[in-house]
Amino acid sequence: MTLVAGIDSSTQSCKVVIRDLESGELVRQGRASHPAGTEVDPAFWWDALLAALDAAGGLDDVAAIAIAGQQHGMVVLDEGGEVIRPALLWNDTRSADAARALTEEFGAAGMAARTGSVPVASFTATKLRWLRDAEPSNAGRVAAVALPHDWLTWRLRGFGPASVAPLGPVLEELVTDRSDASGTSYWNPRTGEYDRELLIACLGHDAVLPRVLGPAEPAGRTVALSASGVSIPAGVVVGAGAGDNAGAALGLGANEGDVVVSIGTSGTVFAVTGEPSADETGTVAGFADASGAFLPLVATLNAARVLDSTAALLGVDHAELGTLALQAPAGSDGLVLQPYFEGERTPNLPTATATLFGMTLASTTRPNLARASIEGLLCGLADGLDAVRRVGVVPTRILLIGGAAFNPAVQAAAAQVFDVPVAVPEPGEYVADGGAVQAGWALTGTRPTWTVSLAAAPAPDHRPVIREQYAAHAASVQG
Ligand SMILES: Nc1ncnc2c1ncn2[C@@H]1O[C@H](COP(=O)(O)OP(=O)(O)O)[C@@H](O)[C@H]1O
Ligand SMILES: O=C(CO)[C@@H](O)[C@H](O)COP(=O)(O)O
Repeated sequence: MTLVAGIDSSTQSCKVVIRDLESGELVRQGRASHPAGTEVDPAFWWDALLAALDAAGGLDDVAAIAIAGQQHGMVVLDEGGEVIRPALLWNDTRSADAARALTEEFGAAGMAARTGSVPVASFTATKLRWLRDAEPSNAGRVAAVALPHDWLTWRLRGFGPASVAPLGPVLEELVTDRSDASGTSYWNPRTGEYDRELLIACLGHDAVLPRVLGPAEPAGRTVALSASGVSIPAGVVVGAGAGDNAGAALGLGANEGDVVVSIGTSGTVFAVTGEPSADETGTVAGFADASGAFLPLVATLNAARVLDSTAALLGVDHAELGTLALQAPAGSDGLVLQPYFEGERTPNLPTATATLFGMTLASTTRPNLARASIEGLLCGLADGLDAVRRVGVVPTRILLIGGAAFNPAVQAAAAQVFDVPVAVPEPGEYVADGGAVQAGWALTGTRPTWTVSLAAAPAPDHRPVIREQYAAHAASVQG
């Protein structure tokens, strides 16, 4: 049996799957938590990766591995390969002014043409501009810029500061892939080239950027490492890795007509397409995927954690939140939650806060609040579905994934909010599975095709009232 490993180094945790290359069967898995916060020392991701690999039984019998991870995070390295400051994550909104400034300087149409996307605070370029202006001495020391998955891939191959890494700080050995490069705002998905002028306009000077590998191209191999009591064997083939959403598309084997809706820390709506997109309104990010194609994507900042927060407020767990929500009618008797707890990215309202509308003595019940929290986050994603339609995607099926997708109330409400049939794949770690597919691809040169089973396909039950009342309140807030 040839085993391949895939990683999802996501916002909240690191997940490892180890699969049989031939059949795709899940052989082992492991997980470890990441710290909370929107700026994180990458050392925590490395420690979590080692702990998750250990929990998954290690790599001694594994032939290949690839790391997918949260997109956009700014990892800045000095000449010695040291991380200069904690990474700013995709959900850190302090660079909102920098995003506005960049868009003014280069124009929304110009940015969309050059990078596929109009930048918002999530994108790496805006974080570099913030660094240049807020922490000029740190910016001046930047010798290389990497993304979370690039940095972990580099460390796994034995590179890093001389004090901890056997192969030392060889910055030119940093690699990435098309999908994660496309989330930087200084890489062009049409040409496959970095846009150095944009990088310099953000950081203030040029820097080493990771070499962009193709979907089947290996990054190299592991070297023998021992850290935090965990040993990594030498010689495991390392794939290029990917941004997490592109990883999920690969893990699901998403086909034409499939629109993936992921409800994890972020909410995302995306599809694999043959042509690149360039949405000048900034709603749809024109990303590349991990298979050589493209991945138009809408992301929201407020997704599963809206439910975490509402469950905590109601003093219930996720299962009880779902039970409560299923007791309320579609539309929650007019109670509407606009769930901008962390500001919002789509629509671009980085300083927004959440608002509960439609509170009356009759509507303000625990079941209605539970349901309104689910309906609110789904309405943001339904707006995302409309936006990907506007760039040419024709959805015939929604594949609902992410931590919150397995909640029965979320599934039932999704069938009411979306006007496209919803299918829920078996509970799984599809981002990490995408990493495993990529590992197998890098090992053999052939893309593995594994079967994904469906766990549920809720009967279509479209209730326009849910989005109508949400839209009416959104309009009242946004003018
Ligand atoms: N049954 C459930 N109902 C609602 N939310 C859930 C449920 N199970 C997990 N979650 C939430 O899903 C999130 C984790 O989802 P995941 O897709 O793993 O996120 P990420 O990949 O961003 O770390 C957490 O916020 C968690 O509390
Ligand atoms: O910013 C985006 C996509 O553009 C997010 O999707 C991040 O990639 C974080 O992902 P999760 O931790 O929620 O999986």
